[in-house]
Amino acid sequence: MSAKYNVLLIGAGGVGTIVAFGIDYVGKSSLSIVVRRDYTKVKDAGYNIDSVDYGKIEGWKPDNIYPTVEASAAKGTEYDFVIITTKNLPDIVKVEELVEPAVTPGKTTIVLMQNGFDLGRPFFAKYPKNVILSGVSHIGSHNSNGTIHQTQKDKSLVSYFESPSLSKELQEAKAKEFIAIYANEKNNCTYFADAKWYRYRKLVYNATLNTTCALTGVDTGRLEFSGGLEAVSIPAMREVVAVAKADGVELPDDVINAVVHSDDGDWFEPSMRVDVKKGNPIELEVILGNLLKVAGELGVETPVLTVVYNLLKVVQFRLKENQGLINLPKERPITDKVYK
Ligand SMILES: NC(=O)C1=CN([C@@H]2O[C@H](COP(=O)(O)OP(=O)(O)OC[C@H]3O[C@@H](n4cnc5c(N)ncnc54)[C@H](OP(=O)(O)O)[C@@H]3O)[C@@H](O)[C@H]2O)C=CC1
Ligand SMILES: CC(C)(CO)C(=O)C(=O)O
Repeated sequence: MSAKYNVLLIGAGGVGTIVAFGIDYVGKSSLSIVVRRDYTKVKDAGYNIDSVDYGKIEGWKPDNIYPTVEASAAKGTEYDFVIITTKNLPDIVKVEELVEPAVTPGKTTIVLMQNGFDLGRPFFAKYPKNVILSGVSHIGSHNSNGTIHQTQKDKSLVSYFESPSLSKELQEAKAKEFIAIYANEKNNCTYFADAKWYRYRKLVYNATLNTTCALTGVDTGRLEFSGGLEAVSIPAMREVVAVAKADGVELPDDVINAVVHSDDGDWFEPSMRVDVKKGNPIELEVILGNLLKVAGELGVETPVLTVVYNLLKVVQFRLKENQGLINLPKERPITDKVYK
């Protein structure tokens, strides 16, 4: 069968590799991926994958592997879909700028398979003629020393971030077209009409459990048995629900209970906790910063989330400094600020 779609995936980590493998498995696309740090290794030997959905695979490779987004665009390929599965770290790299070489105005559909909130906004300004899709993934998958370990099944919900300049019909059709190249009998990828609702629903987990586990260095089970869940994370969840309500999004009455029980039986480490453990920067701004901005605009009190955010800003500072993204002088500068 000749491939119908040109697809580029940027960021082949825990989530991206499984998404790429799923698209390859369906077989409707000519699939290219951008691999940064591990480019040479992956180009030579492919990926080893240990997946609850697909089993053990050795040496998997897509059709094309590129070291940069620029290289993926060098041959002039016009991509139908560009899927972004990097971490979303606007305080380091703006993803809307990262993808630019691979985006054809009016043609390429951009899929943001990332955690976070209000991710579509910077794309509408830069790509007014392109459809921007939201992919919310409920997977547990991490890259450990070059092997992808997928321990939780791939369930994803695809919607469109509603662009002010495109018709709903076109955006919905593109969302469904993306599902058609990715959904297969091993995964669970479905259409969900309301991106904003689902992003708030996901934040009840990510803004509260990812953050407190990242701060304290435990998994969600240990968070529960230490008392941190009830003392910090659940009050934080109530604040997310309150912001959603003030923003016109009614989450179900049992949402907190459902979120807490979603990890039952697992000593599960949310992705932000894994990032801190690996010494990588965290998605603080898109998971918590954007939410607190909206809370401020709507006048909703968020005392717990605000403290968690400010503590994590310190953690982010440390992570960035360790990666050479912040350089401080040897001698500590003295400021003349007066504190009371
Ligand atoms: N992991 C999980 O279980 C879940 C994750 N998510 C979300 O999915 C998204 C992806 O997370 P995850 O897969 O865990 O992240 P990983 O850190 O495992 O993977 C991100 C990948 O993106 C690559 N990357 C980053 N910047 C660039 C760049 N400029 N060019 C090319 N490649 C780049 C990284 O490469 P390099 O090695 O070079 O840094 C890395 O391979 C995040 O938004 C996360 O919150 C959602 C649900 C669950
Ligand atoms: C909720 C979860 C665990 C995905 O299922 C996640 O989004 C993460 O680890 O960041």
